[in-house]
Amino acid sequence: MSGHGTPIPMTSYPCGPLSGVAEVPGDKSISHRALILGAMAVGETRITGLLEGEDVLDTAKAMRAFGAEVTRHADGSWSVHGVGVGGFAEPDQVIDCGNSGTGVRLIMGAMATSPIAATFTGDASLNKRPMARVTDPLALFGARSVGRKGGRLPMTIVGAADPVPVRYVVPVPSAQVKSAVLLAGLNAPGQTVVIEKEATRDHSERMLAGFGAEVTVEDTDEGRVITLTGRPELQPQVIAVPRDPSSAAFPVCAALITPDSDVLVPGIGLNPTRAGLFTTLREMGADLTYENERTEGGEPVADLRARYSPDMKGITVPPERAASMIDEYPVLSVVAANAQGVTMMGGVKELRVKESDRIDAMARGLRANGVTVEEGADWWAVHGLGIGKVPGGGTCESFLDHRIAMSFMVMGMGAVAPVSVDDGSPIATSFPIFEPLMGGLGAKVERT
Ligand SMILES: O=C(O)C1=C[C@@H](OP(=O)(O)O)[C@@H](O)[C@H](O)C1
Ligand SMILES: C=C(OP(=O)(O)O)C(=O)O
Repeated sequence: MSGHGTPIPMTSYPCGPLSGVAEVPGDKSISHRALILGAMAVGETRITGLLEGEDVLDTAKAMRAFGAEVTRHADGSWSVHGVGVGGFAEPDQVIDCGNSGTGVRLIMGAMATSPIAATFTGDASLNKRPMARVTDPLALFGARSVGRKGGRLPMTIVGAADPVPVRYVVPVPSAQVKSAVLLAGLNAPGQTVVIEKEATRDHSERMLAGFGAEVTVEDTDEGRVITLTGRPELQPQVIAVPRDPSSAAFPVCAALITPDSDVLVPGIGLNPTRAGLFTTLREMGADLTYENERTEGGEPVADLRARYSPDMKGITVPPERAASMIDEYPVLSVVAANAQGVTMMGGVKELRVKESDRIDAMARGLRANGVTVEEGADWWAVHGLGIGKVPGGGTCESFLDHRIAMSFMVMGMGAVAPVSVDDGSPIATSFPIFEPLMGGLGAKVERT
């Protein structure tokens, strides 16, 4: 778990062309869900391509604590022997979800309609993040929770002994909240309905259907209406996890801003609820193409080819696109600093409650490296200096946030002077091979 060890200061140096093939790890969102739904199925689910980052490993450990058998095989595949919907055992230890909002929120949902109690905690970053957004709807099922002031971890959830199904309009655009409600709905008799006004990543809906649950999705005037019939017997699955578009973002953006680069990032999940960054980059004038488009395991997939793009322009990113690229704004702001003109990013107040306040964290680091940033409660704007013109030379705080650390490492590759971060250790939560992968393309990222 990040934040428990010694900080790892890192520096990234301006470099020549990045080239080659970047095989990024499996999708983090899909990996969490594969483990959790595998644990709620009856029988053995096999998973290949699972992300072996700290966030997902913490979820694997949690599923063991709730009674599932979770095994990593010598060939790198995983199996989960599930205990069935409603079959979770009461853990005899505190569940430590490390740095992972997805892990803790989805697991709280999955256990909230079983007659067991569990206490959850995390690292210094996770223990600051809001949990009421999940415990409020879980209370409607009959679950109780006691946590620290402001609905923070550590927190104990006492699952409902006699759960009732729920109809819930998600008040913030959050796939974690939607998924927590759906997972809780699995063990409530009757139909649980979740309504989201803005579409967020739909991996839970897709995977629930894959496991044999009865789930329907309808676009209505009220929003996306998801209806789940409770108490199914989930059928174990064979799951091939596609590579993570949120991780692909780093080698892609690095190639766009580093002279003469040409990088291929194969097999990237391009579910439309996740691909907003790539659309945005193309609108800015990035030389980014999709090759070999196909469907794998029910998800659209393509190989991304990114080449040096010296003529990118700042744009206004449509606020309605925010959910489909929410984790990519930090690295987008680095590309924006290398474009001509202003990039305006609105409708993004959720960025303030991630592993860090991502608007604040990026604004500080960009300013420390010579870039002008304006910000408001739910928007920010980066004043582009043009390609290769970011002065660099500064040290940035990563605030226990993997995406902040990696974004600044990308910035150093295309800057005039090196860029440092105080702590790159959180990178292991989602992209444990970031340093060797970027090094293999020709980047110079060093522990300092
Ligand atoms: O459901 C998921 O797997 C995720 C949902 C998003 O969070 P929110 O639901 O808080 O928007 C995203 O930021 C996170 O990295 C993963
Ligand atoms: C926000 C993120 O993750 P989580 O909410 O799962 O901690 C992320 O990976 O960018």
